[in-house]
Amino acid sequence: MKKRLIIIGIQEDNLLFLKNQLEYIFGTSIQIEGLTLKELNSDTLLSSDLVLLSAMEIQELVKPFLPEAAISIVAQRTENIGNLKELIFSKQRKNILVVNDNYNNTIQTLESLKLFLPNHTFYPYISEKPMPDKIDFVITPGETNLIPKGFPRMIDIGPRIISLETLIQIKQYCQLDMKVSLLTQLYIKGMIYATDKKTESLPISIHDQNQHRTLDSLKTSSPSLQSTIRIASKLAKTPDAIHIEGGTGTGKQMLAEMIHNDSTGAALPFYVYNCLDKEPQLIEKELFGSKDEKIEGIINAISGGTLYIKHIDQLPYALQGKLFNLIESNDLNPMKNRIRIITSSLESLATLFQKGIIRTYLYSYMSSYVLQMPSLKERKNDLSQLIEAFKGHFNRIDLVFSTDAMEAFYHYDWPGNVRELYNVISYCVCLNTTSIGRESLPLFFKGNQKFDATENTEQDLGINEIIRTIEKHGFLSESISLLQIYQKGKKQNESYGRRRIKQLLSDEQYSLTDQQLRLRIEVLNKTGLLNVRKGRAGTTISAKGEQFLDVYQNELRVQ
Ligand SMILES: Nc1ncnc2c1ncn2[C@@H]1O[C@H](COP(=O)(O)OP(=O)(O)OP(=O)(O)O)[C@@H](O)[C@H]1O
Repeated sequence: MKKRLIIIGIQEDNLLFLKNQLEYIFGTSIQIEGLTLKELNSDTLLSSDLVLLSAMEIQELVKPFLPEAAISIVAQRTENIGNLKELIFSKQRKNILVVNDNYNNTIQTLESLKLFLPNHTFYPYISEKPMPDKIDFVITPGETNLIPKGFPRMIDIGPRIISLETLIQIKQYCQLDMKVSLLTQLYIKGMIYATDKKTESLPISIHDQNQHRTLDSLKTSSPSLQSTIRIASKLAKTPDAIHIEGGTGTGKQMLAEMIHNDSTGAALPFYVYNCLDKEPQLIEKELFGSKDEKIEGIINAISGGTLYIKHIDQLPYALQGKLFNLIESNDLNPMKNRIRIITSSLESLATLFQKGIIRTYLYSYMSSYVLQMPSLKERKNDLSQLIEAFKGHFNRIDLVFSTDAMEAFYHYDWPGNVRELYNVISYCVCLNTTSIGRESLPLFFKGNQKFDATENTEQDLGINEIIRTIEKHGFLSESISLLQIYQKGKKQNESYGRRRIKQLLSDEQYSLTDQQLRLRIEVLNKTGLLNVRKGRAGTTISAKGEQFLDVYQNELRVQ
């Protein structure tokens, strides 16, 4: 019997990436499934499973769900050198800046890169420290948004892959008749494959993440979500196509899976197809097939079940007709093994129609079967209940959120909706403490407090956005010092040139190159905290900058 390998991780994207790597190497010789921590419950894992943990940190969290006889191993991960070819073969010594999301990870990445590329010189990117003036390349494992501007050559090596040692362990546990030399070959080819595909999902996936969840398990105090659930329960029993609209991470796919689980075809598969960022020709080939290339296409290949098509607005105009025909023919031919179509979009179907993105006949048909997923901002009363559910999923009901932490949650807008909440709770779970105060939360939560009372000011100042933008570049503390210097200058009626600013910053222990200073000033100018003018007028702190400093010094930093 095929061995079942369950990979467990925190983030869906990362999990999918690892699953793709393993599927590429082991093909169908092992049954590979990915599960986020959140999806674990007492009967998800079987004693015959081989459980692969994506990181050491989650070991304790998984333990309670692990049957005694199940074997678990922590995946060793390594940098993917698949697209470092240019540097591996370069005879000239290059200066390489390594950028990662925090100091420890930066050093770790740098050390492993040194092993692969011993002939080059590496520098960690630390925002407070000066950068060498000549950098030939910047390398990052997926953190492209943290790279300071102005570097011509950047290599994104993507997330870390599973090491060869771990792959050999898997081969042994699963007793696969596969030579290590073949495994090594596939591992190396897989690196190139992984860098080409990054976290892109397979054309279609069969999902079992919400396998056991039905609509009656979705509890909410939001009237609009209650109404969605009511209509969904009725539609679930029909074969009709359904459209679900709502922001990112609101739970559209979860709702689609629940509808599937409540339908008469619940025992059949639930397929997911994502139209996002795909060329029209590729979508046509993948969904409807190609006679010339003898590709059958998903719609012809599957028989029965639910096909969930994400980002329907990215389905080319011409193909909307084909999809409409499919929906219609399904209706007309009840003898055929029906496929229930559920589509989704971030914008409302009506808006998409008004913008001319969705064709009239598809809109006229689908508009009778539209379900809306409200944003988390519109259903903040569900926050406590969702947090409790996530604590339960992480098996951390001991975790206590202080009143001010909860208040910060209530005042936050949650642009990433339930997915973002889940990520924040998983972050708190990893903090290694049972009581979470506001000071433990990411900084932008602290920023909400003061401006909550004066909504207009919040909109004008956008303090969360500013902090987030500056933090993304990793130089918040330097920016504060820079603003303080400009504020002092303003009080003394002095305007400082760049050289003087560099000198004053270095008195504060920040030694910056010209390029680093330019970048920081540019970001502060963009966020409206500085007014950058050419010529004698020079750069000055803006009123917004002073207001921001005031809040930061009095409200935020003291925490
Ligand atoms: N009410 C809920 N209870 C528990 N988990 C939820 C709830 N709503 C959403 N989630 C979880 O939040 C995450 C995001 O949900 P989902 O993927 O369904 O969102 P989506 O709207 O389809 O997102 P996107 O459009 O960005 O793909 C999933 O892990 C899902 O299980």
